[in-house]
Amino acid sequence: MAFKTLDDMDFAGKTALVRVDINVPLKDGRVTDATRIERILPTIRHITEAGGKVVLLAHFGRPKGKPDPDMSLSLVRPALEAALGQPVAFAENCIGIPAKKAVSELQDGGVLLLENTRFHAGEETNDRMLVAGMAALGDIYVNDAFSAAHRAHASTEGLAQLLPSCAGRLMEAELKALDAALGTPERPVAAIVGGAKVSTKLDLLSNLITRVDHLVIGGGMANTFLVAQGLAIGTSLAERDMADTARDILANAEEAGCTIHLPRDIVIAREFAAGAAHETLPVDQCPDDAMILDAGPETIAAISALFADCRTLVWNGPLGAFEIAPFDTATNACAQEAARLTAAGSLISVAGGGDTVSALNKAGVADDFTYISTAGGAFLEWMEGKTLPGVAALDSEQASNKDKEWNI
Ligand SMILES: Nc1ncnc2c1ncn2[C@@H]1O[C@H](COP(=O)(O)OP(=O)(O)O)[C@@H](O)[C@H]1O
Ligand SMILES: O=C(OP(=O)(O)O)[C@H](O)COP(=O)(O)O
Repeated sequence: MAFKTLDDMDFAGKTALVRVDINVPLKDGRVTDATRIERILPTIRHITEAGGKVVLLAHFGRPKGKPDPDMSLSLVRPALEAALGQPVAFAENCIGIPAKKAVSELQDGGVLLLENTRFHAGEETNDRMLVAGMAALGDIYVNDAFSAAHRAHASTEGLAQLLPSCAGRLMEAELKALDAALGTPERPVAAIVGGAKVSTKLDLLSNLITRVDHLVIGGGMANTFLVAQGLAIGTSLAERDMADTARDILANAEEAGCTIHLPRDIVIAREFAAGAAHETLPVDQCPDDAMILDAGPETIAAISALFADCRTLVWNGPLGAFEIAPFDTATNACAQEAARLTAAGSLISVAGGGDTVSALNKAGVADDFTYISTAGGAFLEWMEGKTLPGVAALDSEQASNKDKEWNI
């Protein structure tokens, strides 16, 4: 697939609508990991230095099509200004009069952040009127949100159908680095999929088992598989209505040549809070009033032994609720072991995802992995061999058909 890059565009005096992913972890109103912000700076700077205006489009969290002050991008603006070293204007809507006014006030070289695109239901349905409303704000569309490219949304896919489009620097870098490390992965390949986005990532495991030799299921994702096996998980995070899908994955894995690894022991607590009393138990002994918040030492040892037998590791999703110690123990221990084997030259390690990168930074090992992607779900879908709609829409060959397809 061929797409244009920033080098193919003339930004002088133009307004660029730049789709970024600044869906960053936040605690007490502050950004706790700015990796996704830092990685979009080259694109923003290229456009401003070329005399263009930058209008940033992004989602934040999953607000379900309605405004929600807890998911306002105004919360991310201070961290963006600090990283960029220049003021960033803000408009309280990504379309309509507030957005138009803010764009009209923007100077060449200026940067404007528009409010969360997901405050409109039409973002996730790729609604053409929403796309048209956003397209009216700029001259060129730049997609620098590889980590949201698995979503065929108005701001990730629709806009590329309507405006002259190109990939940003981060989009280019992600595709190049993932292809170099994982295009033809050295085997055996192990994948770790953990974290909390169970329903949106569970389906993709059906395909992933055909691509990897070992699949370690951890974090909140593992709980749904424990339910599928008939185990009690107390008050743990899980999506019980997806137990059938989990059962299918377990049943199909062997035929697909993939060994599935589930937790052997668990760390449980009655509340998710600093200093909460916690206990390590065998996986089949979770009390009814407790929740599983991490994997135990036996599981850590099994995962470490697996790393030693593999040549490639891909990892998305923490193994526990890493934000609060000691529930970061399994994530930290496995991250440190992967980093050690990478330094020793026996493992190619690629990890990604907003929270996963934050967890690896917290463990102090992000620089020791072969490659750290800003993407989680998108990189797993890329790994499955799927075409990502946000990337496909940038395809130069499609560009000639834009006028035929759109008639607004
Ligand atoms: N056992 C668990 N119970 C509840 N939450 C968990 C558990 N394990 C991991 N998590 C949570 O998963 C979240 C990260 O998941 P996710 O968003 O899927 O990762 P990423 O952003 O890296 O793709 C973290 O907030 C972490 O606390
Ligand atoms: O954080 C993201 O993905 P990730 O959790 O897979 O890293 C992206 O911003 C996509 O968000 P979404 O999964 O709500 O579409």
